[in-house]
Amino acid sequence: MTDKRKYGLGPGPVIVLVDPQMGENIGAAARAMLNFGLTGLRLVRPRDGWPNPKAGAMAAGASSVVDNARVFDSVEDATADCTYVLATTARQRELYLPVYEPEDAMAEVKPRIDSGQTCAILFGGEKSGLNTNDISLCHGILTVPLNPDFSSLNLGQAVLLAAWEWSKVAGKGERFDSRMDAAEVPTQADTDGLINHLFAELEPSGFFFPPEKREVMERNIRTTIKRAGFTRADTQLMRGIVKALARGRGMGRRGES
Ligand SMILES: C[S@@+](CC[C@H](N)C(=O)[O-])C[C@H]1O[C@@H](n2cnc3c(N)ncnc32)[C@H](O)[C@@H]1O
Repeated sequence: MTDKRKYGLGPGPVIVLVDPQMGENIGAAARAMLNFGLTGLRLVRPRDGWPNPKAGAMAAGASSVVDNARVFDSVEDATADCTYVLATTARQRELYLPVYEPEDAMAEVKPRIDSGQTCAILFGGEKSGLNTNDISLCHGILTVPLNPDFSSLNLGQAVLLAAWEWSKVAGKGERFDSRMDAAEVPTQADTDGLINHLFAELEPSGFFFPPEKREVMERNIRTTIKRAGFTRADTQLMRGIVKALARGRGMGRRGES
């Protein structure tokens, strides 16, 4: 273990800020990240556009993190290459996803990073935080337990706490887990490909009924699949199953070229 590793200066989770509003908070998040050796910053729909000079000013010596930030139009795009994504929120949500305190969350992230996977931690914007649909794209929820009567952290401070927690496990040596071989674990793009394929075939079958329940039904399907722990091969198998079922009974693979 090198000193750099001890302070988190190895690979670490990417930080994704979704709908951030104030450049100052983006800069504060970047500064907190670099303090603990995190450098991968992704922004989804920053309100005031990008680049934002207020972010660079607030980041002080961490302007490299700001300068290298990547901007995306959606959470799906920002996390497509990730195999494991945690959503941060102070509020309880109606979703069946595991909820972790920061230390336990980082214990989940660490072996995945050590096996070469790309992991992300999502933070919501100042006004309304992450929406439930965005959280349903994730594998789990990270909540910092605070005063229940005043539990919402400032965005930059929330990033600081997560980065600090990461730095504590980053220095603990590598933790490999054979179930988490990077080549076997599906990326969000693999899993979302399966989910969207399923939705596309369920639609004409009339499954989404009544129509007003569709959003909740989609969220439940998404979180069920995220929780299942599929390998990449499993997602391909499931897509084959969906395709075969959609083709119809008794058709088998006949007629396929
Ligand atoms: C200012 S807060 C958003 C507050 C927003 N009004 C809400 O109700 O969610 C900005 C972000 O910081 C993170 N955050 C704030 N407090 C948190 C907590 N106690 N645990 C985990 N994340 C938190 C979340 O990502 C949140 O979306």
